[in-house]
Amino acid sequence: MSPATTTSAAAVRATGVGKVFPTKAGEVVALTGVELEVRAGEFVSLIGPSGCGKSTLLRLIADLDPASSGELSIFGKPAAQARVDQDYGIAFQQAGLLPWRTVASNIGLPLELHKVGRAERTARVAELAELVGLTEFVDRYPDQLSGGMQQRVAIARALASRPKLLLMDEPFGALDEMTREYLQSELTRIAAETEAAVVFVTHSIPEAVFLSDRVVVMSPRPGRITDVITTDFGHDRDDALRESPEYFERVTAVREALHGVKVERANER
Ligand SMILES: Nc1ncnc2c1ncn2[C@@H]1O[C@H](COP(=O)(O)OP(=O)(O)OP(=O)(O)O)[C@@H](O)[C@H]1O
Repeated sequence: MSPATTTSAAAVRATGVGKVFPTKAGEVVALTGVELEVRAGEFVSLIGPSGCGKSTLLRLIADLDPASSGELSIFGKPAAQARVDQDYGIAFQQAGLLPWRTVASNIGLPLELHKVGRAERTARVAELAELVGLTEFVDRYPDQLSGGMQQRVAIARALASRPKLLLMDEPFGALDEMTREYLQSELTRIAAETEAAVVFVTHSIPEAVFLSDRVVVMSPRPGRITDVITTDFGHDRDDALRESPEYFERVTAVREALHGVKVERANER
């Protein structure tokens, strides 16, 4: 990370952000008027019906697409600068592994780019492989792994250089429920330990509530933020939380916020 990065700046600040895609059928307003601040170390999930702009917002933050309007900053820098400085790790729905590299060398790729020495890299890769339960598979190639295992490699790779911001787009979507819950717990622990902020796209209400300090509810046509629900669970999240009254209360609050979106859409027809 460059010296210009300060943890006091918001991890992400979006001010009046909009995104319009020109298509043959006319313009698609994927996002409009997005105001969002993700504090350093904060875990924020984006949830909403298909097409509400969750992935688009994540792609703008990652500087994979330019915003059409408004301003976006990452740790106080323009998104393009944050990308150059590798201020964040990315884990998207498609694992996006390099097929000619082993699991170990896929996980270690960001460390190579950061010019971390071989010994430190080897140790960190072993630690990460263990974290995601792939120690026995480090010498395999991606096409020798299941989809879920490939995704775990992608998550380990995103965590490799201990970034202060993780951008994750349904990273657990392809995993079985047991692995998914295990990795959710691990992710909250890792995010707390590394003090990383996380912006996490999901379709799962329980997942969003378990993981997040705040759940941002979005609505489509045009894509926008309609609600923000604070969980107030702190950093101590274990399986007991999943069975607590507070947890069910927040799940209900998010569900109702999403239903509000549905009712609104039904009225628009
Ligand atoms: N490259 C593109 N060109 C044209 N339209 C696009 C493009 N990318 C996204 N869109 C449109 O922008 C809107 C938001 O898409 P986006 O993928 O961000 O939604 P999403 O909330 O992530 O959906 P899902 O939950 O299905 O993944 C949709 O109407 C989509 O069709």
